[in-house]
Amino acid sequence: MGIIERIKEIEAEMARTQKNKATEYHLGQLKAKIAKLRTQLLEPPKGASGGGEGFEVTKYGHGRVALIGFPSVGKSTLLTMLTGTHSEAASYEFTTLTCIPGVIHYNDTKIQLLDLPGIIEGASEGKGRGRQVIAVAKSSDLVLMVLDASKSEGHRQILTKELEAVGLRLNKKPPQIYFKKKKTGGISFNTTAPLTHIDEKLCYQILHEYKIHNAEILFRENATVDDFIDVIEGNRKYIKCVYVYNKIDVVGIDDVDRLARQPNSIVISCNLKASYNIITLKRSIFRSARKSNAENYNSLNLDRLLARMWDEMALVRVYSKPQGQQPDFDEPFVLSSDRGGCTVEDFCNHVHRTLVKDMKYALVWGTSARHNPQNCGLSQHLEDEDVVQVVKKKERDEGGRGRFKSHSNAPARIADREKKAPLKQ
Ligand SMILES: Nc1nc2c(ncn2[C@@H]2O[C@H](COP(=O)(O)OP(=O)(O)OP(=O)(O)O)[C@@H](O)[C@H]2O)c(=O)[nH]1
Ligand SMILES: [K+]
Ligand SMILES: [Mg+2]
Repeated sequence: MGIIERIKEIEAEMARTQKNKATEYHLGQLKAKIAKLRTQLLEPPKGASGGGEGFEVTKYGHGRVALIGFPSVGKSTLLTMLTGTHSEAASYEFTTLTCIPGVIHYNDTKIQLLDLPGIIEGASEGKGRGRQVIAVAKSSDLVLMVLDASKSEGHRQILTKELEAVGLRLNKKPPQIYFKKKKTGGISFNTTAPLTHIDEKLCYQILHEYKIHNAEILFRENATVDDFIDVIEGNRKYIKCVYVYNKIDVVGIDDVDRLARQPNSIVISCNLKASYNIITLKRSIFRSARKSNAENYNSLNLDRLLARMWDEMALVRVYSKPQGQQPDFDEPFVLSSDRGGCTVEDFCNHVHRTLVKDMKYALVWGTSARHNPQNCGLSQHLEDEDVVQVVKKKERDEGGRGRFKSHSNAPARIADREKKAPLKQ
């Protein structure tokens, strides 16, 4: 029997089994069995080199965003609109057969957007190009799950399940469980939070399934069986996802309103050929009613989609101020707390590999500073639009000059932000 059939069989057994106190141990064990089989499924077949061509696209810019969705929901149309890179769009399914990269220029940063072939139910088991598409999603900092507002709402769950089946976890935090395999000593089990979904015995049973007999476990939150299995498997990828409902030009106002209120969701239309009245009505619901970028794109709400994407990526722009000079506000150093981190040390490493060694201290202007400028060490945490001057050993700083001249609008944004949230002294 193949791995997929075995998974299906266990799933069927789980569906047959009533959920109660008496069966919870058995169900937990079955969950662990499925998780193990899914991991096996992800391993490339022995002897084969890779198992099918992947989409090799070089990372570019300050972050990567993948467009994932069923066929013909408008992924390629969206890529073309947001990046200017043409990706073939047509009314038939599977128009796109490979990965097409484009670049979004936003807030002085560059974000790589990837158009991908449509995926269908069963993608995680290798249907269509599902596995390759999901592999690209895994390599991204953010997934935009594109959905057709006029189609079944079940599509969102189906796709989420497909992504979860291969170890992606959307909009979730890693479980607060400490787990360490040991060579000897048996199992040490501790909790700092009351557990209502799992108990010690069930943990032992799951560990037994994995043939783990020596380990240290500490539950720091009321985690579930699935959380525990995720921690044991250890190969999960926690990734943010925004659900993008496209084609709202073809659905009624009530549907638009309801979809817009779903968690982590945004509604858009790449196509404004619908009647003017509907569009003005719909615009009045959303703030993009004003003449905005969306108008230039001849589409609805794309400016808010971009702003949302930017927020989710949580990029931190840091402007470097050379001694005795103005900062260059057109060329931020872009840090990310997901990748690397956002401290003065991370900033230094971005600028030059020897800078950490040469630094005496740093002067920091911005929201992360208690006063402007603040004298900081390497561990100082930086925030978006901070200005940093690294004072090297054998160099004198020039003291607190607060304002910067520039042609860029970053200083205005910084001043604006200070007005809204005055800096603490
Ligand atoms: N009404 C309407 N049609 C749209 C919208 N966006 C895209 N379309 C149309 O939907 C069809 C499919 O668009 P594509 O961009 O090819 O969709 P896709 O998701 O890339 O499709 P595959 O590559 O086949 O997976 C095209 O005919 C588009 O013109 C929209 O906002 N509203
Ligand atoms: K299509
Ligand atoms: Mg396409």
